[in-house]
Amino acid sequence: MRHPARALTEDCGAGAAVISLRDAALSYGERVVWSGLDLDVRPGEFLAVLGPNGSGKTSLVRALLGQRQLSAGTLTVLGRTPRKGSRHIGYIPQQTALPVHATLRARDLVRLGIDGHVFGPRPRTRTVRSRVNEALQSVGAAPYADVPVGLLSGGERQRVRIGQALATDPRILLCDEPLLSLDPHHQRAVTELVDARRRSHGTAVVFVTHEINPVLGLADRVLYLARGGHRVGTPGEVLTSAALSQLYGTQVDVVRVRDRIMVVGAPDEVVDPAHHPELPDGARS
Ligand SMILES: Nc1ncnc2c1ncn2[C@@H]1O[C@H](COP(=O)(O)OP(=O)(O)OP(=O)(O)O)[C@@H](O)[C@H]1O
Repeated sequence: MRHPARALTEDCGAGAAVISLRDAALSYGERVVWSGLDLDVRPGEFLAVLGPNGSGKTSLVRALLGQRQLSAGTLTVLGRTPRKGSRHIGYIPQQTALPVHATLRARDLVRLGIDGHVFGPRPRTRTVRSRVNEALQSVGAAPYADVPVGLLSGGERQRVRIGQALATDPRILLCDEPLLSLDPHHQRAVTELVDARRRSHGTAVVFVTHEINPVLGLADRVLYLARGGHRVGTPGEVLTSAALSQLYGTQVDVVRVRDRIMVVGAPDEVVDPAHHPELPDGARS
């Protein structure tokens, strides 16, 4: 892509932080989703964000995208307050169903990743076309570049979304549950693509997932959110019965079977609807 490859050295933690949170908190009305969060994410780092439903993983992504303000503390992304539509941030959303008759082709979706950011003069058509082709190629989606996205399988569509997110050669890749409803084979394909990118380009990765195992061998560090609290550290430091029991305030067991991990006995996030003063009855933005 446009920038020369930012090859990673052994110490993938080197370099100034691209994301910095200091004593950060995020609330909806009176409900504090998380607080006291101190975190630096460095170029090329793979940070897995784990936690039960409602623990605030997506809210963190929204804050990083500049879509949600912190209620306390500070957040800088690439040295400044995050703002919407930054081309330095690639975003891979959750799988969403697309209508079969959607006429947008895979290459159109990727092109949106480039044009969608541009407020000033548009890049030249030929430049855009070759960038789109490069992005599709890099994620193995070139064979179905001209197929309407509504006809693609979940795994194929997710490749195209990654291509879209990478089309501007972002310095940070935010992935919000990109593995949902993918089978293990496609989960591996998605995580390997993301991992290859951070290794070749030094892209920092924030990877929100419910499923620990697909990212276990890749994550440098884990941010585990639960019950308004959090733990940050290497997978070996955070994913232990002692650390998670302390976080949940009750006995939780981290069970290892061969190279897989299961968290057993973790209570669901308890959400009191009375703590959602922003919401009209039954609604959610
Ligand atoms: N716009 C909003 N207004 C009020 N409350 C909200 C809003 N968005 C999220 N919440 C609440 O904030 C909490 C955290 O939500 P968030 O979506 O960040 O959690 P999550 O960890 O991503 O959950 P999941 O794993 O289910 O996607 C939840 O209790 C949710 O209901």
